[in-house]
Amino acid sequence: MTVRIAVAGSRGRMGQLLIEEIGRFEDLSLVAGFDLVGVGEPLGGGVFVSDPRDLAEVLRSSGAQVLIDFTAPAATVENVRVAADRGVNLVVGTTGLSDPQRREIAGSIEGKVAAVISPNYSVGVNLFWRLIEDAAISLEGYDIEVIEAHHRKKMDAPSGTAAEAVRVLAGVTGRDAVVYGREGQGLRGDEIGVHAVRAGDIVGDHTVLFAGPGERLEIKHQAHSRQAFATGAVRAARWVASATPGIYTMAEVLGER
Ligand SMILES: NC(=O)C1=CN([C@@H]2O[C@H](COP(=O)(O)OP(=O)(O)OC[C@H]3O[C@@H](n4cnc5c(N)ncnc54)[C@H](OP(=O)(O)O)[C@@H]3O)[C@@H](O)[C@H]2O)C=CC1
Ligand SMILES: O=C(O)C1=N[C@H](C(=O)O)C[C@H](O)C1
Repeated sequence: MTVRIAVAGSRGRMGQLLIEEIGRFEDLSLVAGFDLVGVGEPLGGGVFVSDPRDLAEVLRSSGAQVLIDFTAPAATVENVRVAADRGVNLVVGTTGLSDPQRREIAGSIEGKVAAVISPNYSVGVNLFWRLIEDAAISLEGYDIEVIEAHHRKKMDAPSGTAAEAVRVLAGVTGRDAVVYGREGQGLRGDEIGVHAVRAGDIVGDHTVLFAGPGERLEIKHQAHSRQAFATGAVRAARWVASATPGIYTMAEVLGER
């Protein structure tokens, strides 16, 4: 059976790749695309960019089963609400969501639809989060710094992937202090340091550095292209189409949890 997929942010860096990726599979079909730019323009296969204000109506008329959303935080909150009310399952890739926005999204989804929500859909980063958890357990007491680098057009900092790394590291070390960048006088404390670089067209680099007496270990992931994210998100869309209501991680899609 074909899974009918709609994409929000269809004209964006990720949206365009997601549409290409959907087109590679006979069991998937793009049935709608939404963006603020290029409304009315063709997306291929007889599908045209729709205005997000028409989301409810177009989701209904297109028979979409899954909405993949890679847009911006406020847009995602609204898109999730509308899709969940119509029984459309979700794959959410947008990062930079505030805690209240996360709670609102969870409230919209609860008991209605299945949603995969992940700040990073690459297989490598999902392993990276597990590796840093193991390292933090083994290297007890070591200083920890999280360093990420992205392209100059990225809106949020630190990245969603780095924020998830901090959550994982804080969970295993019990360290709740986080210092973003450093400036001026003062010794390092027991915090997790976080540093965000924004430059050129860097796709996405993440490093966690553990340093102790006489040694350091760095665990690093580098995305060479956005294809790794698009492949993972489309895999999640196929998976979530038949999932029972609830919020899932990419690790669950990959069968790791
Ligand atoms: N989870 C993951 O694996 C990954 C997550 N991301 C995240 O995905 C998000 C998008 O990234 P990227 O594609 O690079 O960004 P882009 O800015 O290239 O694309 C986002 C697109 O969404 C459009 N948009 C804004 N509001 C709406 C709306 N209400 N409905 C439909 N479309 C809308 C934007 O229009 P306009 O430009 O006019 O605002 C833009 O065309 C970011 O939060 C990024 O951090 C990115 C890569 C991987
Ligand atoms: O905006 C991006 O480009 C990316 N965003 C995600 C994040 O914030 O972690 C994932 C990836 O690093 C690319």
